[in-house]
Amino acid sequence: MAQSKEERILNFVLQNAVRGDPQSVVDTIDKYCSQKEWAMNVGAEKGLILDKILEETKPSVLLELGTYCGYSAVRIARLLKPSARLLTIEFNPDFAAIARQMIEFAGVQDKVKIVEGSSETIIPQLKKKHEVDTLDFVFLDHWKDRYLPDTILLLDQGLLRKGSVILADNVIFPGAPEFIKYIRNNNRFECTNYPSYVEYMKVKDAMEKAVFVG
Ligand SMILES: CCCNc1ncnc2c1ncn2[C@@H]1O[C@H](/C=C/CNC(=O)c2cc(-c3ccc(F)cc3)cc(O)c2O)[C@H](C)[C@H]1O
Ligand SMILES: [Mg+2]
Repeated sequence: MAQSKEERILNFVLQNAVRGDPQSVVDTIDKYCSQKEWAMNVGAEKGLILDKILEETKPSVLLELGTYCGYSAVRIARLLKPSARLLTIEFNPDFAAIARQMIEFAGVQDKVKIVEGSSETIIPQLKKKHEVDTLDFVFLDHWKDRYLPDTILLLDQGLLRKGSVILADNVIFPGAPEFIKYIRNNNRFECTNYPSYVEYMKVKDAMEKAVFVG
């Protein structure tokens, strides 16, 4: 059967990156996706903004919505302290399988748990089934029209505490207008915009950081 783009990205990593070296996995995906086939990884430019915010926040319990090939899961996990844990939710089983192999090759499987399913199903299970109390950091990178409903669900589930950081990719392109309108007008969040560019392209994009004030 013909290989998918995601399988080609994984195979390029397995053949060209260094096993157990998450930085080499990140760099190898960026090399493939900038030179051969574009893919919707957060990428190196926005990745540096993500890195900086992670280093400022020093989170212990993290959630990512939209694992895809696992690029940002590996990028995030490479900066986490040994005791920190990243839960990443992906509802497409083929992408979850690719990401699992990507994460294991990078050697960060002890810090990352891929939960296969839809965010609206898994988020209500985080406390009881995944032993989460509250989340220190949330990375939104799934379908853009789901950023707002899932943020409201996180609030309803009592998963945010004073200081919880939500970081959203793509608030310019493809854009998440309903999420931005809500979060910037909600006085329980302090928002910061980080202008950048769409991964591997010269198109303007941005990330939005929203800190929950409790
Ligand atoms: C309804 C269930 C919701 N719950 C869900 N629960 C679990 N998993 C979910 C849920 N909803 C979606 N997912 C998964 O997340 C992933 C989806 C990611 C989506 N990302 C984009 O669309 C994008 C586009 C561009 C872009 C830029 C320039 C262009 F020209 C074109 C495109 C750039 C970017 O950085 C982008 O992140 C994955 C493919 C999909 O299976
Ligand atoms: Mg994105």
